Amino acid sequence: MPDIAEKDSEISYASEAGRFSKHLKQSHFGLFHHLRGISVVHGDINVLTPKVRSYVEDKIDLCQPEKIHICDGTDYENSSLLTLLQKEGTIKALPKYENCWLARTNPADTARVESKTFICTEKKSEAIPTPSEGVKGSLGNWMSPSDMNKAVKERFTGCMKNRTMYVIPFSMGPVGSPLSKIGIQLTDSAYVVASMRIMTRIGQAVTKIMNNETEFVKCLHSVGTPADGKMEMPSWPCDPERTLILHKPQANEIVSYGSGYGGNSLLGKKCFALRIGSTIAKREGWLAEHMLILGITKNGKKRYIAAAFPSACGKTNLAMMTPTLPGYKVECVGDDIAWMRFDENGQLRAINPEHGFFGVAPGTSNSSNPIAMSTVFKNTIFTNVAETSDGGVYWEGMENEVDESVKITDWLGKPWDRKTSKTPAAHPNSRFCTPASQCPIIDPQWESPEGVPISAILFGGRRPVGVPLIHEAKNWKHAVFMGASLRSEATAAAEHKGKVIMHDPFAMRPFFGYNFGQYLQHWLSMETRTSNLPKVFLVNWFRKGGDGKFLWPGFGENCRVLDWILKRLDNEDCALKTPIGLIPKKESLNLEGLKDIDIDALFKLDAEFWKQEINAVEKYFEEQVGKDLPSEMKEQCEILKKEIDSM
Ligand SMILES: Nc1nc2c(ncn2[C@@H]2O[C@H](COP(=O)(O)OP(=O)(O)OP(=O)(O)O)[C@@H](O)[C@H]2O)c(=O)[nH]1
Ligand SMILES: O=C([O-])CC(=O)C(=O)O
Ligand SMILES: [Mn+2]
Repeated sequence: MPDIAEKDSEISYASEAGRFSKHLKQSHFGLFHHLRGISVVHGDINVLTPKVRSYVEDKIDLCQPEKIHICDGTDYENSSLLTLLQKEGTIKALPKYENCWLARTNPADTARVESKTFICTEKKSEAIPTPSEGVKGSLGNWMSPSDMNKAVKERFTGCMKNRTMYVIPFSMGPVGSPLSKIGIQLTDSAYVVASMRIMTRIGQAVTKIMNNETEFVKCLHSVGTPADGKMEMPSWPCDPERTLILHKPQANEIVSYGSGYGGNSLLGKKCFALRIGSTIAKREGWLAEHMLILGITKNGKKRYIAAAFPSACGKTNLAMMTPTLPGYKVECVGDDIAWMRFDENGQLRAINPEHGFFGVAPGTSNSSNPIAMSTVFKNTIFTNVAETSDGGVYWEGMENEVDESVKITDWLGKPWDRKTSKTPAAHPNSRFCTPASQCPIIDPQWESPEGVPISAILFGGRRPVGVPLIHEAKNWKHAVFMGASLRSEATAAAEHKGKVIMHDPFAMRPFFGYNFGQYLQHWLSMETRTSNLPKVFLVNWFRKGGDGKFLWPGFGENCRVLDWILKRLDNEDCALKTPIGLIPKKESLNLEGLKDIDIDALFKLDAEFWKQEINAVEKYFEEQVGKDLPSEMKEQCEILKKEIDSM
């Protein structure tokens, strides 16, 4: 006699191909407790569609886990995983707050590893542009499918022995929205499950809407084991030497090995929503971008703005800002990723595919980002921040928020002293992983299935010299050029050392899923899709004066720059033409109540600097993008050079 559950499953898939019910009959005994002979210790395999199940079975054969856990996303599941993680020493409770946890990683696994991230396509030119002879490409890494298969086999064969394989069904974007996409992540890390639960929508809500026609992105992840079998830090298993993050756009497939950290392991984020996402977006005619989305209301009129800044350059802070000018309200839709498309009326609409914030901790304080501070002290996993003797957290920037008498333990677990310690208490790339719904200014439309209408797009980066506080693009081609020529100081979000100025086109350099030349073509083609293109601006909060200090106070004061943008959206005559674009006319940037602002220094345009800048960009295009560069970008270089010569 088949039991009740088996009957149910036959009913729910009755209308589908015979394959599944045949499968049911073949594995009649112990149906609900085994998959490929491996015991299923949690969850119901019948919620998986036949296609998902066959993907899972393939990877069970490869990874040979001891147990299978199918995630349902329930609170019960979450608390048992947190208990397990505590027992294994991966996380510890932070009793000062409600349901907050501290994870310390292996010090060799603290950021994304761009040098070990690859796009796998048949032809190299599909994935990356061809650099000039003798030049090392910096717009992504390519691997052939056969090398990928070899690398995967080497690393994944038996990699989950004695471990549990977690199966996480997840949705990027509101469950069931026409703009959303589904993924299945397999992982051997309970930390990853607990984090994916915050960052995406997981479990039953997702499996409920899947049928065997439902497409999904295949995401395989293992923290790995070093080749010699020696695990340096058993509480944070990883294999930094052999870490690899691979993407096969053609098969909608991601394979990540060796790292448990953020963008390397929470595969919905950079791997899916940006790298695979950008390739799907190209095919389907939309955009997957490294952008925050915010709503801003002035005098009852609301507009939405998207902004692309490189990693650790201010997206979370702008998305949650508290405007200092009276009469303004900012609300947050997302802080890292935007999926955008033109609707049938030619209006650009954006959704935030994520469900949480994986935000940079250092620099976050009640003075810089009070909204983040009132978001993160419940239901949050902190990684690599410092710990206080009263069961709380600490990082650089919290100097005024923690009493002097409280003792601090740094991210490595060592005693740390404010006065004498020479290293930072928190790792510069330490992060909070927190539910977006807890943000007190989360936008009422943040889960709207059709997305919010975007009126303006900002690009920005860390430019200590030369680049003004804000300038506006002259037209769409110039706007695409602005994105393409974006440069910024390196940060701790990836493995780059020092504060060198790097090219980071569209703040997407680490995240392109296909050839950057074609990406530019795709952006240029948006002009043919609508007569209602958003206005585009470039901002720089990070210009420094002769004393090495920031010229602009930033954070909540950035609303003054947004205010000028709103005026431009209302077609106010408040812009002055310059060779590089439009800047605010005198008095049009509201500085009321601000003291000691050197406005001339903030907007000074130095002909020598801009000559060098445009030469550097032109050289970069030539060497890095070569024949893949759309002719429009060369034309923009020529136009700018001429204009700058007349400065
Ligand atoms: N001076 C100055 N610093 C800022 C400003 N906005 C953000 N920062 C600092 O920049 C760092 C990173 O900012 P985030 O907002 O977390 O960066 P992000 O772009 O969201 O980064 P990812 O999550 O890595 O993509 C923090 O230390 C902030 O304190 C600003 O307006 N002025
Ligand atoms: O990917 C990560 O680890 C965090 C992030 O948002 C970025 O680096 O842009
Ligand atoms: Mn990011």
